[in-house]
Amino acid sequence: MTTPSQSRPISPGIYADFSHLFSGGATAFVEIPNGPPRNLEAEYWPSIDETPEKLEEMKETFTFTTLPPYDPDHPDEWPVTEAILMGDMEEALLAFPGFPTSFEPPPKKHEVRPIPGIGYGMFATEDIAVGDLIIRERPLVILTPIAPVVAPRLVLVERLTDENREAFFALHNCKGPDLDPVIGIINTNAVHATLPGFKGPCAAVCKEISRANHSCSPNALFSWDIASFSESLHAIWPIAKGEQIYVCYGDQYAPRDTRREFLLRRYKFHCKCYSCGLPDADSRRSDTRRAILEKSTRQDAIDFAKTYSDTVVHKWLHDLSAPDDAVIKRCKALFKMMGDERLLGYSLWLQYQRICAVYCALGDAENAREWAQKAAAWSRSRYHDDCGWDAVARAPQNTAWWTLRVLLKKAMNMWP
Ligand SMILES: C[S@@+](CC[C@H](N)C(=O)[O-])C[C@H]1O[C@@H](n2cnc3c(N)ncnc32)[C@H](O)[C@@H]1O
Repeated sequence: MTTPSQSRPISPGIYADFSHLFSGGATAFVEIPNGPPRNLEAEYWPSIDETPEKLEEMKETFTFTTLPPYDPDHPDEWPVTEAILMGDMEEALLAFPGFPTSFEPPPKKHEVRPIPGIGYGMFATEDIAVGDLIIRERPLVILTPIAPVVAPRLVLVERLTDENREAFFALHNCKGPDLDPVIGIINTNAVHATLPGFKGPCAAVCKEISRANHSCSPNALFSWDIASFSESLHAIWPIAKGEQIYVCYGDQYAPRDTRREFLLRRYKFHCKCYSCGLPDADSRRSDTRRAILEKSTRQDAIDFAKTYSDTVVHKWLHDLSAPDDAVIKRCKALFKMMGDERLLGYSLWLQYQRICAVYCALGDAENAREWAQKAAAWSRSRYHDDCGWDAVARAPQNTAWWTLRVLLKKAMNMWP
């Protein structure tokens, strides 16, 4: 049996070093998730480099495609989405692992209803918890941003079923009569999506999800899943029955004036959300909080990406003179700021894995479990999966981090 020493580097090898913490291999080892789920990150998709030359070339190669391909086992899932793809995109999509995966739309938790002066919006018809799936649907159309400019867009809408064409033209168009209505509707309603074979963002226009209005403190988040070819909306804050479901259209960390200018220019409305409606002095404080949230959580993620490990928590683990709650305090201050601003920071997975590891290292199962549960709910809303957090919540004492700090301090006679 080895004794943990203060100088031993904490690395993935730690799992072998601390195997004595588990009962002779009989206990299932649980890993605290480390980093965002890699296979869901864009860098793992086959992708071409969109140099200007390549883009020029791609413009010549657009094709109209109905997706997903017809499947006799799921005839009701076809035809759904009309796509304009370019270059090798169709080939890359057909080769994408799992495409096209079927899915059951979740039970309805919302309704779309009119709002005076705003058109329509989405409202919760029951209480919705953080991480809950609100709606999942296949888009009416999906395309690269350059497609509507170079491809005959009327062909796109002619290919839609009568029902979907009607749904498409019923969507809001904030761009006015000077712009082609098809482009106006796409530009007003496009939700972010990504497709293999194209590096940049793509635009998905959805029948229901595109009805979600904007708030600078959104309570829901879009997420796109290539395999099921579906756009989802998950709750990121609790949403009470009757409340409106909001997403954020622009850069939520930008100062109020920048956000307002963007929303007016791009979506033609004056944002009156809580944060935009604050008196000037409070608004400056809100801008500062947003800047801190952006900087601190993004910087954490940048640092993490350099070594794929969390130096903050490793440094704390080894620095026995540091207060035991130093990292917890830091994380909680950030989470409090997020609560005050009703805005989530970047790379929340890092804050969750950090605070959970710390509670495990201190042998605090109750708090470790609570934060693992929060991480699981958040992961579901972001990645459609608990990403391993449910297992941590079930058995924090089976992680490699369990009581590490306690053991290190005991070895140095520093634990009471
Ligand atoms: C994607 S659509 C959202 C659904 C739209 N309200 C409808 O009636 O279908 C975007 C448009 O909705 C309106 N909108 C969205 N959020 C808003 C808000 N917070 N206040 C006022 N109008 C908003 C703007 O006209 C914007 O161009």
